[in-house]
Amino acid sequence: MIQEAYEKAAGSPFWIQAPENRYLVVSSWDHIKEIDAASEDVLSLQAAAKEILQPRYTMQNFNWFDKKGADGMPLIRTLRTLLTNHLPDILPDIRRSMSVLLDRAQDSQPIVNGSYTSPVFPIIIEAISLTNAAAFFGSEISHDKKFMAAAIGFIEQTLLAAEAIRVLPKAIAPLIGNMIAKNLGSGKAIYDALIPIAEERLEERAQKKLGHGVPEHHDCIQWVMECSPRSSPWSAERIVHELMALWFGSVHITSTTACIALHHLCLHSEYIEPLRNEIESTGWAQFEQSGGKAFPLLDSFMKESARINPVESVSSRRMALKPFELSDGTRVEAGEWICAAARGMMLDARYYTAPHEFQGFRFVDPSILKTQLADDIVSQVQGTPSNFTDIGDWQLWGTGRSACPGRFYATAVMKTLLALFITKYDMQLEEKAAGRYFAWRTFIYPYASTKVLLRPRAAL
Ligand code: HEM
Repeated sequence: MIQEAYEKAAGSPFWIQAPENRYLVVSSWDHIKEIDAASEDVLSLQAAAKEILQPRYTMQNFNWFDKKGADGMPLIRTLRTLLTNHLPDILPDIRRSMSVLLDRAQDSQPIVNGSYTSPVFPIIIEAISLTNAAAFFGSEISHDKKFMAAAIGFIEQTLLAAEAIRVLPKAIAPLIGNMIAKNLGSGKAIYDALIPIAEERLEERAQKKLGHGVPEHHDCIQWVMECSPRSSPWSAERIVHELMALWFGSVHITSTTACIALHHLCLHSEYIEPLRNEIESTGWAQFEQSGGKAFPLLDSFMKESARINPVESVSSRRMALKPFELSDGTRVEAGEWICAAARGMMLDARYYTAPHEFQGFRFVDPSILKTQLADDIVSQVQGTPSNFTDIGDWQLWGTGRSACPGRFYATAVMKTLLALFITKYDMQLEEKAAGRYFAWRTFIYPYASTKVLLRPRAAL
């Protein structure tokens, strides 16, 4: 529906009616820059996120501000700077625990003629969840099976509950919302498990100030606490609420993006050999020291995968807190939404040559390609080289000052997982022609049942 409207609009903004509201969708970089330039008082990402998440009901009565930064921005600094800078330290552990998880999944399956068949999306969700739990909440709790089951369940429960509450008439939303909230067991379980950890960290900080020795922690709970404003330090509740929202917002989108890329690796197996050569000749140590920046061929392959099948068809969502007017005179009123047509732009011949063709090395610097690859693949390259984490040429990560601060972490983690699959297995989709995902609102979700035939390379 959005794609059709995008094509008709031919670069102009257009309206989309959703069940609870209407959205103005822009499809030019000039208009996207105007969205970014608007102040948080006028166009708010946080107010849009609050509407999607309904945190008051889904997150133990979390009263999020409409406006970002009202009580500091410790989370953004934590992700964009501290988590990103720590990637060289944490990537080796991430790789080891993902490798163990893949080996365990393999050991639980019968091998027939050197291969086994397995749904991969649940494995990817487990790998990303484990990784994010260790990075956000600390490695100890990421090994707690009960906690992890609740944390994974929380995402689905929150999605369903928030969807239901969003479409309710405003007058009855609090009543029904509170009834739903009482039954959201997994949210309560993870809140109850995280609060004592956050309280202990606050106590340790107080002890340290008095000169006592305290343990060191390298995780987001610790960094958010340390970055919270001195004038109004965040409480344990505030830290946990923010991290629960982060957990909800980051696990599913990262798992889906990685799963779609894995499907593309199966569908375009001609890329496997050059990718394997790149990973094996570069080596894990160099990749990890680079903080996940190395492996340029894999980086481009992932970018082409997310360009052809982006997890969200719109990006840079903002709710208007005050009326806002674009330079062409199109207006959104307070309470209405504005966003960018991410998918439409990614499949538009104005921005990409042969936009519907999968060209896995489209974004690689030609000098790297020439030294590594055969001529037929080199001839695919067009345009200016770019990276998966770039924000100036596509809308996967949103816009300008609000662009995803977790993108360096997310990219490094997805690369690690995909590189493990590439080096451990030959892969094939069990049913190439079957649907691999479905769309709900503006998102796509991979089918959990899609199976991949995995042939461990050691068994060849
Ligand atoms: C493939 C995975 C991911 C994708 C595609 C993605 C995409 C996005 C997008 C489109 C936005 C909105 C930006 C805007 O509206 O301008 C966003 C915001 C955000 N993302 Fe991500 N994200 C991913 C993974 C992650 C991860 C793993 C983390 C945490 C480590 C994270 C943390 C955040 C936060 C905190 C924001 C809000 C930023 C703000 O309020 O300024 N994301 N992300």
